[in-house]
Amino acid sequence: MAGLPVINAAPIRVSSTTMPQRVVRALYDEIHLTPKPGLVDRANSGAHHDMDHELFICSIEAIAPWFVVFHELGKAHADQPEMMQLRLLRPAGIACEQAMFQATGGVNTHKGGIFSLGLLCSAAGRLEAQGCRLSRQAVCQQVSQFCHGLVARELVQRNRQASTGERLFQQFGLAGARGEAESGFQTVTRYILPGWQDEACEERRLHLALLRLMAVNPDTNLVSRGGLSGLRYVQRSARQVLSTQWTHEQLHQMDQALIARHLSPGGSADLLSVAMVLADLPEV
Ligand SMILES: CC(C)(COP(=O)(O)OP(=O)(O)OC[C@H]1O[C@@H](n2cnc3c(N)ncnc32)[C@H](O[C@H]2O[C@H](COP(=O)(O)OP(=O)(O)OP(=O)(O)O)[C@@H](O)[C@H]2O)[C@@H]1O)[C@@H](O)C(=O)NCCC(=O)NCCS
Ligand SMILES: Nc1ncnc2[nH]cnc12
Repeated sequence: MAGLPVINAAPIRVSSTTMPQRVVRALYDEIHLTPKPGLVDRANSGAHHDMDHELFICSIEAIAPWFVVFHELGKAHADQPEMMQLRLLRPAGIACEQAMFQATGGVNTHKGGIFSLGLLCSAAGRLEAQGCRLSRQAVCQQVSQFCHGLVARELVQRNRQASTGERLFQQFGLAGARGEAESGFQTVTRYILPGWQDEACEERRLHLALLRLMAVNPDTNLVSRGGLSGLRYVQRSARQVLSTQWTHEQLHQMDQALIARHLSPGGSADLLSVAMVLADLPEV
C-alpha cells in the first residue's frame, strides 16, 4: 500500500511450541536419559519391580492428551480467582491419573508428574488467555498461587485414609509434591536453573541437574521406601559424585547401590521434567 512507512523491526521470536508439547517432550527426554540412579531408564528398571521403560512410554502416550486439557482449563477459567484453579483442575487431574493406571495396569508411573506438569500447563494457559508473556517467574508464581494453602488444607489435617504423601507429612513433616508446587517449584528455580548451562552437552546437563536434585530434594519416594536414612543416603551419595569430575561409570555404580537398597528418587525424576520445561522459557 503506497505511502505506509516500511518498518524493518526484527521479528519478535514467538515460540510456536505450546506448553503441553514442552511437557510431553520433557517426559520422553526424562525416561530416555540413561543411566539414572534407582530410576527406570533404557538400561534397567532401577529399584522398581513393577515397571520398565516400555511401560513408561505407554504411560506417557496415555497421559499426553491430558496436558492439552489442563492448558485449556487454565485458559477457560482465566477470569476465575487463582485460588479456584486447583479445584477446577482436580477432576481432570484424577481422570488423567485413571488414564495412566489403565495404561499401566494399575502401576503409579507419573502421579507426581501429572500433578506438577499439569499445573504448569494450566498456569501457561491462564497467562496466555490474559495476554501475558510466558516466563519462568510468571509460570511458577501462578502455580504457587493456584496451590496457596494446599499443604495446610490437605496435609496438616489428619485424614483417615492417608495417602503416601499425607502419611509422610504426618510422620516427618515432608510436604512432597504439594509443598514443592506451593513454593512455585523453588527447589528447581533456586538449585537447578541457575546452573543449567554449566554443561554444554545436553546429556551431561540432564545428568548434572538430576544429581543436583537428588542432592537437595526432600523426595517422599525415598522416604516412603527407605525412611529418612534412605533419603540422607541418596543425598550424600549425590553430593559425593558431584564433588568429582563424575563419569557414566560413577552413575552406573550409584544406580547399582540404590537398586540394592530399593531406593528410587521418583520425585527428583519428576522435578527433572519440570526443570526441562522451565529452562526452555525466558527468565523474565
Ligand atoms: C497431589 C497429589 C499428586 C499428591 O499425591 P500423594 O498424596 O501421594 O503425595 P506425594 O507423595 O507428596 O506425591 C506423589 C508423587 O509426587 C512425586 N514426588 C515425591 N516427592 C516429591 C517432591 N519433593 N517434589 C515433587 N514431586 C515429588 C512422586 O511421584 C513420582 O514417583 C512415583 C513413582 O515412584 P514409586 O515409588 O513407584 O511410587 P509408589 O511406590 O507407587 O508410591 P505411591 O503410589 O504409594 O505414592 C510417581 O508418582 C512419580 O510421579 C510421588 O509419588 C495427589 O494427591 C493428587 O491430588 N492427585 C490428583 C491430580 C491433581 O490434582 N491434578 C491437578 C493438577 S493437573
Ligand atoms: N524414570 C523414572 N523411574 C521411576 N520413577 C519415575 N517417576 C518419574 N520418572 C521416573
